[in-house]
This record gives sequence, structure tokens and C-alpha cells, in this order.
Amino acid sequence: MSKIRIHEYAKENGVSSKEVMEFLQNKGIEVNSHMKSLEDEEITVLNKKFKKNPAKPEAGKEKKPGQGRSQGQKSSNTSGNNQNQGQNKGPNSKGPQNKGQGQNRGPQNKRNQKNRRHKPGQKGLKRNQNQKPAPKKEVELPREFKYQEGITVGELAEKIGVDASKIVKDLFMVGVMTNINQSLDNDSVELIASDHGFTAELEVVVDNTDLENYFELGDDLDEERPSVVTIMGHVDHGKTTLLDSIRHTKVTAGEAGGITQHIGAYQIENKGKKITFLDTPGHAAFTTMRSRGAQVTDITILVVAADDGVMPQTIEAINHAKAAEVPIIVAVNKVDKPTANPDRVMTELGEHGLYPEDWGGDTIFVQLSALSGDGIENLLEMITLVGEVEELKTKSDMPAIGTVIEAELDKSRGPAASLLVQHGTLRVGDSIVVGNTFGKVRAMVDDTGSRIQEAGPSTPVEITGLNDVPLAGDRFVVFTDDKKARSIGEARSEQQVVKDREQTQKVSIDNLFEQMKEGEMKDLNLIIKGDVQGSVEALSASLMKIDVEGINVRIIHTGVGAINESDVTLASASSAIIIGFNVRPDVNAKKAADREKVDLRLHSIIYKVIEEIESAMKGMLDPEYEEKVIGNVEVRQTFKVSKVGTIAGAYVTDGKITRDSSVRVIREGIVIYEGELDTLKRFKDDAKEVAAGYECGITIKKFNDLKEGDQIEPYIMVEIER
Ligand SMILES: Nc1nc2c(ncn2[C@@H]2O[C@H](COP(=O)(O)OP(=O)(O)OP(=O)(O)O)[C@@H](O)[C@H]2O)c(=O)[nH]1
Repeated sequence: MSKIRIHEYAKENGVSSKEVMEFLQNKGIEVNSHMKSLEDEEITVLNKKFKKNPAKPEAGKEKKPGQGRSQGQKSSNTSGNNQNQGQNKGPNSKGPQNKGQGQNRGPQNKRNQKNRRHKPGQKGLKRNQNQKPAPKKEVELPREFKYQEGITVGELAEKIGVDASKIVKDLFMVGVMTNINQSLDNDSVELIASDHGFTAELEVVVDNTDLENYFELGDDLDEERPSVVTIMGHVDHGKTTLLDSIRHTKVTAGEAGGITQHIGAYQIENKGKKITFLDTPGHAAFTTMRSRGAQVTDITILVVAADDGVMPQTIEAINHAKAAEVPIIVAVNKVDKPTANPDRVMTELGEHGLYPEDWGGDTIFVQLSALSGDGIENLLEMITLVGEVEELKTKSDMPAIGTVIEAELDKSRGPAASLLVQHGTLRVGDSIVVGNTFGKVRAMVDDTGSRIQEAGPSTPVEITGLNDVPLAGDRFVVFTDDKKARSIGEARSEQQVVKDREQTQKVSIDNLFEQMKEGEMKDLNLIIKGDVQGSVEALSASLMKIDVEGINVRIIHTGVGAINESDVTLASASSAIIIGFNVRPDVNAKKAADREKVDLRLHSIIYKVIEEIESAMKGMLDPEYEEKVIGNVEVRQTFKVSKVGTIAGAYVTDGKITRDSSVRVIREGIVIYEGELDTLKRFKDDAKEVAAGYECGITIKKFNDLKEGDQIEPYIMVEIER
């Protein structure tokens, strides 16, 4: 314990922990975390590189802070150190430093997904033209053209000045049947074009009404930005106290006495570094945003009361953070209490894959008292550290983009939206599209209630000036052109109307196979709630064993107790199915599941669950039935018998009638009643079935109006093969 840790070393020597880690990794030293204690030899190695005022400066030069940085970064691209990091961890340990592999987060990851405009052949053709000018023609058509995905034969014909019927014929000759209105695949388009001496260039149309497109930023994010932090944990473990306490200890002198404004988030400054906290504690804010596709949280603080330990919502929070691949810092709270037992918290969290560094893991644990403030400094320092490792980058010199934290209709000011500016700078007067609303930023206040003119990356602000109230989790984008903002805003609100009409399709057992077939899913996400821990575990274990090729069962959350709203939000955000084992959803969960179209499956027998999931995965859904008429019966006489009702003396003219048939009563060609058979008799005895050519006595459940001449049509439901 007395040894120096990486982050301490880094701090002492004025470099970042990341640089130190990378340097060690390049030297072949395994490093899991910036919490790692350094061995003497490692310190010697490091000192050669980083020690302030070294005895023997490297390459005879005095080292400037900037030099270390650029070297460290350069090496990170070539050394493959990410692999090193990844190997040391299980899937549960989402420590900050094993990021960078496969995480779909932050604009940097999205680059390269689009922009595939370059087409081969384009240059070649130009060169040909230079070398050998095309022979003179009456009308010179451009030899290159652009087309959009889904171009039809007719449209292509027009572009290359050829008869559509010629293209249809040519395609027919190679065995492709088309007509003039048929869309062509890109290969065919390019082939036909080149046959006629053209080069076709696919034009990728970016939907400018899709705000997500504006979040695909290029490589030029080169400024650091503050971390955005969400605090989660079990009820009463101290989330609110911690948020208040951080806020109050860090109010800068200028703000002291100011009225703090609740705008859903606030920003503090700790040792020159800013940190933004989303101040709606719990997972509500976190998951509503995520279920709307927006992820704004960079770091999760998991608050666990040391006198209470890991509780159901603690586990929920862990699962929420893991599902979103957000690093967790554990705040072991209430250590001031005599009954506090921080070690127990650590042991319990270990069962959920969070181990402190001293125990071989990579999760940062900070012991604190939100009430007294002890340990909060340390927590803030850890946040800065993780933020540093996460390399949170931005660019302030661009029109702002970001996400709605919360929004409401204010009686006097109209729609008011709290926004988190994620990149760029938001200014009063900006034309903005927010979700399906739009407007001009009329007034802007920060979290201290002060009016401000502009706000940079990771800053929470509240704005007015929108035409309507957006939703939490909506994206916003500023446009330099007023008209564009308005037209995009209007288009989006129209699209929303259409979307509302269509049912959003979430995963349900019934469409599971279809979705899997279409390759939309590789993981089947499940949430399991049960009456006792034992059954939840047994069920999880059995479900994990289901082996269907190409599909992976992923249990993203389990818990004991009724299915609650938070389960449903998580399911919705992660396209998961919820399985309730001997438990039911509570009222809110039920409502939420209806609203979000989340599939809830309630069971009380384990093998039934397994069967259902397995057969759904294999596409063997519950059998479908179809009706089969099995005969025809004619009513020849009726008898009214008190207490029994109307008995029909009938004759089976065709097929048969069985005791378990359903029946339709048909009078003059019209179905007048549909129901169940009550009794079927041959003479005085109950009969199982009566065949054609025989007489029988019949009564029908809840129907006493049989008349002579009525036809009774017996039918059964039979399973149909898929
Ligand atoms: N002794 C002690 N009490 C604390 C500490 N932190 C919070 N508490 C107390 O624990 C209780 C619950 O704290 P909250 O901050 O309301 O807990 P929460 O997690 O926000 O609770 P919910 O909002 O209900 O989910 C309050 O009575 C706090 O005063 C602490 O560090 N030490």
C-alpha cells in the first residue's frame, strides 16, 4: 500500500496517467489500471523518461511537458497496447482502460461509416477522354453520371440515353428478368453503364433530417472536454446527498449566494478541471436517454451505502452501466457510520464483477461520506483521472450539437429545455432543431441561474425559444441557416406523426425468429426477474445453455421481486425480453411495457421458459391452428325441456359431429350463433361422436333458440404445420 501508484507518479511528474501507462506497456510491462502500484524497477524505468529534472536528460535535451505527450501518443498507435489491456479483463470489468475496443461510443467511432463516394474507374475514364476525344455526336451526353441507390431501369435508360427496352433485353440475355420500373442493384447499374461507355457514381444521400447524422464527426476533435457523470445506486444510499454535497463544496466564489437552478445537470470545477454531473439521480435519466438512442454519460458513479451493502437497485445500476458500456467508479458511502462495513461492500460487488485494484481488478473504489464531505475530493480526482484515460475529445469551434436532459412547458416562458451541449458552442440567437421541435435560442441560463450568451462542450444550459416541448434524450443540432433549421424541424415533426401511427416494433417472442433470420440480431437479450434468488439463478443458468447456432443468449439483468418500471426501461433500451418467474409486473411496469412494446413473459415452470425461448429461437413458435369443419348436422325436431332447455333431434348428413366440437348454427344460410356443444347423445346415452347417417340429440351451451330446419356445423381447431 505504501508504494506509489501510477496516477500518483503521473501527478508528481506532471504527465498524464495515460502516458505513463502507455510507456510501461511499450516496455512490455503489463498495466491494468492507473491504480496499479509501481515496482521499484518500474519506477527506475519511468524516471528515465518522466522524472522532473532528471539527472541525465534524454537525448541530451531538457524535457518539456509537451514532448512526453506527443511521444506517448504516437507510440499508442503502433504498439498494440490495447490488446494487452483487453486480455486482462472479463466482460464485467468495464474499467476505463479497457475501452477503445469495440465500444460504439463517441463520434470518433462513427467515422468511416459513411463517405464511400469514391468510385474506381472515374479517373481512368477522364484520362481516356483526354487521350482520345469522343467522336462527335449531335448531343454530347456527359460520360459520367451520378445515381442514387434504387435507380430504376427507366431512370438509368434516361441517364445514358438508351432505350429502356434495350436494357431490359440486355438483362434478359444474361438471365435477369426486369421491367422498366424495377430497381437495379448497384453492380448492375455500373455494369450496364460501362457497357455503354459511362462511369456511374453512386451518390450517397445523407438524410439531413436525421439528427444522428450530425453526430458523426470526423477526426478533428482535438480539445479536451469535461466528463459527464451520472450517479446511480440503491434507494437511500446517498445519491442526492452526494450530488448536493459535491455541488456545494465546489461552488466558486462568484456563484456563492446565487440561486442554483435545477436544470437537470450542473458543472463544477475541481483543480482547474471541469466535471459535469447529471443531477437526476438514479437510472431514470440514464435509461430514458439511452432508450432514445442518446448516450451522454461518460462515467457512472455507483453509490453503495457501507452500512447496507449491495441491494437490488445497486445491481440494476451495474447492469445499466454495463449495458451502456460506461465505466463505473464505486463510491462506498456513509463510511462515517459506526455500522459501516466497506469490506463487505467490496466483497459483494466482487460477485458482480467489480473488484478493486488491490484484489486484482480494475474498478476504482472511493470510500466517502457524502454527509461530512470526507473523501469527496478523492472521488473528484478519480473522475478526472478516468476522464483523462477515456480521452474525451471535442471541438468547440462548430455549431453546437447535443442532447436534451429534460424539458417542460413553462407557463410564462413557453417550452423550456435543459440541454447538454456535447460539441461546438451554443449561442443566444442560434437557429436550432431539438428533437421534433425547432426555434431560435431566445434566452439561455446556466446551472447557477445566470444568463449566459454562449456555452461550450459538456456544458448544461437551459434555453427557451422552441416552438414545442422536446423530450429528454432528444438530440439537438444548431444550423447556421434559419430556413434550414425550420424546414428540418417541420419535416421531423411530420415524420413523427407518421411514425406514431406505425407501431414501433420491439423484440417479442413472436417476431424473434423473423428478426434473427433477417440478421438483425445476434444477441438475444433477456432480463430475468424471479421470486427467489435460487430460481433466478437456475433459470439464468439453463437459459445460458441454450445453444442455437449464431445466436447468443445474453442475460443483461436479473433480480428478485416484481418486474418494475426500471426493468422495462432497460429492456426497451436494450431490445430485451423480460421473463418473470413466479412474479408479475407492478402497475407502472405494466403501463410502461404497453407503452414501450416490451415483451413480458410470465412463467412458473422453468422448463416451459426454456422451451419457449429455445423454440422461439429455432423458429418453432407456438403452433398455429386453423379451423376444420368436420361435418354437417340437420335439426329435424326440437323439444323444450324445463331445466335443460331446447334439445334438438338431429341427423348427421355429412362427416361427423364429436363431443368436443365447436358449433355454428346456420339458419337460411346465415350464421346465427357460434358456440360450444353442451351434450351429444345417441338415444339416452352420451356419445363421443356420431357419424353421418345417424340420428342424435344435441344441446348447445347458452343457446336455446334451435329451430327445425337449422343446420349445425361442427368444427374443430387443428394444428397447422409451418
Ligand atoms: N451518516 C450518513 N448518512 C448519509 C450519508 N449520505 C446520505 N446519508 C443519509 O442517508 C439518507 C438517504 O440519502 P439520500 O441522499 O436521500 O439517498 P438517495 O440515494 O438519494 O435516496 P433516494 O433519492 O430515495 O433514492 C439521508 O437521510 C441522508 O442524510 C453519509 O455519508 N453518512
